[in-house]
Amino acid sequence: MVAVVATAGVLGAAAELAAVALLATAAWLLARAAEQPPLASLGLAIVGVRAFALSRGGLRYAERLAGHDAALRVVARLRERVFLALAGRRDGRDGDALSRMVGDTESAQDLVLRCLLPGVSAAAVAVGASALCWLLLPAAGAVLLAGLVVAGMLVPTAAAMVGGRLADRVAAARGELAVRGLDLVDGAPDLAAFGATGLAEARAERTVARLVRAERVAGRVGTAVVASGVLVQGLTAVGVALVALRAEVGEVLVAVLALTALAAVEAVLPVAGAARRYRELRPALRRVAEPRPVTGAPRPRPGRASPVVPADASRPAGLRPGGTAGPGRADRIVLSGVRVDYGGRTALAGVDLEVAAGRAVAVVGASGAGKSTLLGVLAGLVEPSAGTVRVPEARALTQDAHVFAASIRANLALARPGAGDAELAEAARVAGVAEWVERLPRGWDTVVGEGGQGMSGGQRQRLLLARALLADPPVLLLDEPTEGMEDALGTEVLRRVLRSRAGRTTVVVTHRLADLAELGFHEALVLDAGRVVARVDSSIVGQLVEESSSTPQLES
Ligand SMILES: Nc1ncnc2c1ncn2[C@@H]1O[C@H](COP(=O)(O)OP(=O)(O)OP(=O)(O)O)[C@@H](O)[C@H]1O
Repeated sequence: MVAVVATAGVLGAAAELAAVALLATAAWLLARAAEQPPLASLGLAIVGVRAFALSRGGLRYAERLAGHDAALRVVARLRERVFLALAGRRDGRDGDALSRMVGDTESAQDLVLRCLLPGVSAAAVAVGASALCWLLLPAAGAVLLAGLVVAGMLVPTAAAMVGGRLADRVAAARGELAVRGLDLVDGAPDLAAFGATGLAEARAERTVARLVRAERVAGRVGTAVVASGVLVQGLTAVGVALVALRAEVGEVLVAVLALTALAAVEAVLPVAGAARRYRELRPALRRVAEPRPVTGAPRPRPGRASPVVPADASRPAGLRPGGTAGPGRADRIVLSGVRVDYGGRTALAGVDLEVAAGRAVAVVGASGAGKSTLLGVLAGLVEPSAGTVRVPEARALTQDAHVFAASIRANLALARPGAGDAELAEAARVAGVAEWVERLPRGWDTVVGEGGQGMSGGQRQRLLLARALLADPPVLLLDEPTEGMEDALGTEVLRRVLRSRAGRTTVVVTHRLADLAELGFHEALVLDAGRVVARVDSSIVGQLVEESSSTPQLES
């Protein structure tokens, strides 16, 4: 691989040297021809111009082939290394980390093509052209060398320093904007439910403004770098010409020296861009050198915690601190003849149901019985094919919850912006996530979500549960909120949730059949094949579910 990179470097350098030689020879030919010498004395120069012109094109083409071959080989080798390193890890093998690592390895391609090869060509031209000028006139060689140092070292260093800082700012703003965009799209239902869409939009707009400012400044700096390179090129050529004129070397040599200087500096101008690009690539190259996941936040499908809130209020009544929905007919959940068909398959086959306000209801049944569909209907997420649905504050809105790229405090406070620390801590305690938060070095200020602190599926699930609890809606619908938790923890969390919801309606799809009454449920709905086959006191539910699976025709 080193040989391929070296070949590409040599070919690139040869192409640039051919370009400089072409200009020098052409300058000599034109200046000499103006003196009207015998044609035969120009023959060699004419051949030289043709040869350099052809070889420049040929060498450039060969360099492109070899350069891309080298870059692709480097990327392939790196990818293999990164995948092996990731495959060997036990943690953090999530899609985000993997795709970023794949993206990062692409930066090696740019390193070869846009940094390494232009650098090698520029160095070769600097040495060759300075030597040529030195041989023709040492003073001109010195001026050219000075110009080359400025254009090929000082300008690129300044460009990398200033441009790099700006590139960091642009990259940070771009990354933040991507995350904000994702939050706005993926978290749209949560934002709408909690009345926080405006806030999130304003935050995204501020990020856009910051990105625009940073890009504008970066653009100006880029222009200044290009302009200063061209200025140095012109000044070098003029300086070389003046030195040559003063040394009275003759018009032909003055033209050769000046145009050689012009071509030589032009060949080193790309180094400024290469230095800037290198500075931009550095973080990605560092990550590749030490493969480690960026977020380490695996995202198994969490249980859904869906507060039901009215869609027509900017600050839903159900989210107000201390907002209540006392018992009474208007607060009942009433379903009548509700049927849901998915294509030809019936998920709910005519459900009649009335749940008084303030009840804690478990929805149980075998897999595929229609529990999630029933919850979806209550939430307004699933449109029944027949029947009527009425839940308190009937225009309900539910959502799959989203973890925002923000602090844990902000993620929870979204549910109730005015909530104090004690209320946040209480919701987190009930959901079983407080201990984890308090153990984090930055505690409540830890940034989670995209690119933030990694969370296990369980932590994420409990954080979302805490947010739903903090919203304190009149009706809380939970779809297997303790799924995936260890038995003891899941049972304890469910018990605390129901205790904290005392007096408020809570409907929970659960597979934890044991001790439903002890957990705090008032009753259980047993579903089978899309029907409520039994509605029983929670204390005898385990027994009934067993019977219903062996006797599908169990009557309600
Ligand atoms: N989006 C869908 N498209 C087609 N069929 C669906 C869809 N959602 C659910 N079903 C079908 O409807 C029936 C009820 O599904 P549902 O998810 O409500 O059951 P469940 O009791 O919640 O099951 P589980 O306990 O496994 O989550 C199943 O037969 C299921 O295959």
